[in-house]
Amino acid sequence: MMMSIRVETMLPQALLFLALFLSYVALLHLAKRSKSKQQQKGHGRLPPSPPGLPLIGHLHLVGFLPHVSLRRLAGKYSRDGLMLVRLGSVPTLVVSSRHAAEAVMRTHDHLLASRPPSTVAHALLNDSLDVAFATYGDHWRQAKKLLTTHLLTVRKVQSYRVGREEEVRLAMAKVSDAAKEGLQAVDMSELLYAFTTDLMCRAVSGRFFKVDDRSRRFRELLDATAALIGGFNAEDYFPWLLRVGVYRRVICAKAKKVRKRWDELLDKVIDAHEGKQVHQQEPDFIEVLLSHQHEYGLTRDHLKALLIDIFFGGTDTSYLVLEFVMAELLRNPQVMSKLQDEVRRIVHKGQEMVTEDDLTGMNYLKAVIKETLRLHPPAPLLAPHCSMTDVHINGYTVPANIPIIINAWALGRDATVWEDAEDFKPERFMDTGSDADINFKGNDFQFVPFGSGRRICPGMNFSISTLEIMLANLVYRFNWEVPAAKEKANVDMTEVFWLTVHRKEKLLLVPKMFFV
Ligand code: HEM
Repeated sequence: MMMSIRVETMLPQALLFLALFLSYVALLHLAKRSKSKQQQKGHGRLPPSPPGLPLIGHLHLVGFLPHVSLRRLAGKYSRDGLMLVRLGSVPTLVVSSRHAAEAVMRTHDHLLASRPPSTVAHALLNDSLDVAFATYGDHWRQAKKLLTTHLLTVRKVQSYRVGREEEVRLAMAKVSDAAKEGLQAVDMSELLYAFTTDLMCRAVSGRFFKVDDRSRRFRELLDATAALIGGFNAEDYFPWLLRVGVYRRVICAKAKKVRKRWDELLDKVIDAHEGKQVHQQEPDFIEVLLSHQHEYGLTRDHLKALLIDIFFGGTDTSYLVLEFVMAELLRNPQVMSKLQDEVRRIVHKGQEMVTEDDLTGMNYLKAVIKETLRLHPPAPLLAPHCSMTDVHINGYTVPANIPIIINAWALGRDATVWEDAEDFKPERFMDTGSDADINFKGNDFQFVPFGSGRRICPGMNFSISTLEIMLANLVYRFNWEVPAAKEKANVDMTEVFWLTVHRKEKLLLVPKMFFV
């Protein structure tokens, strides 16, 4: 989406584009500027902005880690948590305080819950027939209702339990083998990514993804999609480029190529479901969607766009949280041992693995996951919202049709709200802790890793169930060490911003069997 900047490619490409259009856009820019000044007069007071440059605005200030640089800029220039930056030629509202986030995602949510246009997403998702990229309106409302009332309800999520436990068992067997062989280190990044994608494949299409190595092909496609949507898309910052026919055609052709690959894969899987070759005990996502196809007037293209959303929204995010949680536990051994004490106390000794029944009393485990989501929300800037009309917040005017970035990462580390904001302290969320009542369900605007309001993530229950069962099992049967070559305190936490925030380094850890 709009703020998804692939670090490695951003600067060189931005410079190239600058060089290309600097000369002949200058006039266009001047004309635009005088027009926008006239518009501003009609708008009233705009939120404050840092000093910017002609043409690129504040793009050069955004840098490799936008969530970090936008927080720094907001600390200096924003008022009441609001700041207006110009990314290329696109004015963009940046929200960095709890109250401003509440104003955007609760008070004025009905006017600010659209999405900015994205040519790439539009071409990839059959004219944005999905949920995540769809603009606010009837299509989005219906599609979201379908997900929240039929696919991802608490009851449905519980019904996927067997599949979840089976995928955890398979992942634990791999760790077990590594521990028995005395391997130097397990590539946890790879293990956790495979776990979340396999789990999602199973939930979406039951056993069909186990056929023909589809799971691997699906992973390749996810990477291609992330590169496409998460890359530096110059037209998001200089929309006038889309008026250049050749440019537009190249962009769309790239997206359609990836879409063709999705089509090939998803058509086969949907065909197999329609042919009813297999009846499963618990209907998978595709079966559920097909059973509501007529009621919701879903075409094949709708179905595929929704499935891409679910795959895309559901895999990278959960895997990143698991990776960050393990990294934090290795950096904070006292938290690790407290967590292991809890899990090993509750689960019967010698039991092969932790089951979902055992999770009920694991309050510290839940606090550890919350603390990880606070410090490392996988989508630190959520997904960009878009204003549908002029909106007035705290005496400032937010103009119509501009993207809105909510810096969830900055909110989670706001030192005026959180005690020891930068420290990893799950205790804050325990009964007697300073933030015992704070949750990520969208009512506490300092803590919004899943967003809030109309656009809140519909996969929250699904992902929390995944995170809890996997984390409990990782710490139950194994003790973990960093490889001998690295020091404990030095688990590298450097981040890279792509579509989501990744750790720069792969996480390599050595498992030791706690019991056989
Ligand atoms: C730890 C796991 C996850 C995190 C942190 C996460 C986070 C988010 C965030 C920040 C948004 C955007 C909210 C906004 O625009 O304000 C979002 C939207 C969305 N997520 Fe998730 N997500 C996770 C897992 C999932 C899963 C498992 C699924 C599906 C099974 C999913 C499906 C979606 C969809 C379809 C949207 C678009 C909602 C809309 O535009 O109305 N997510 N998610």
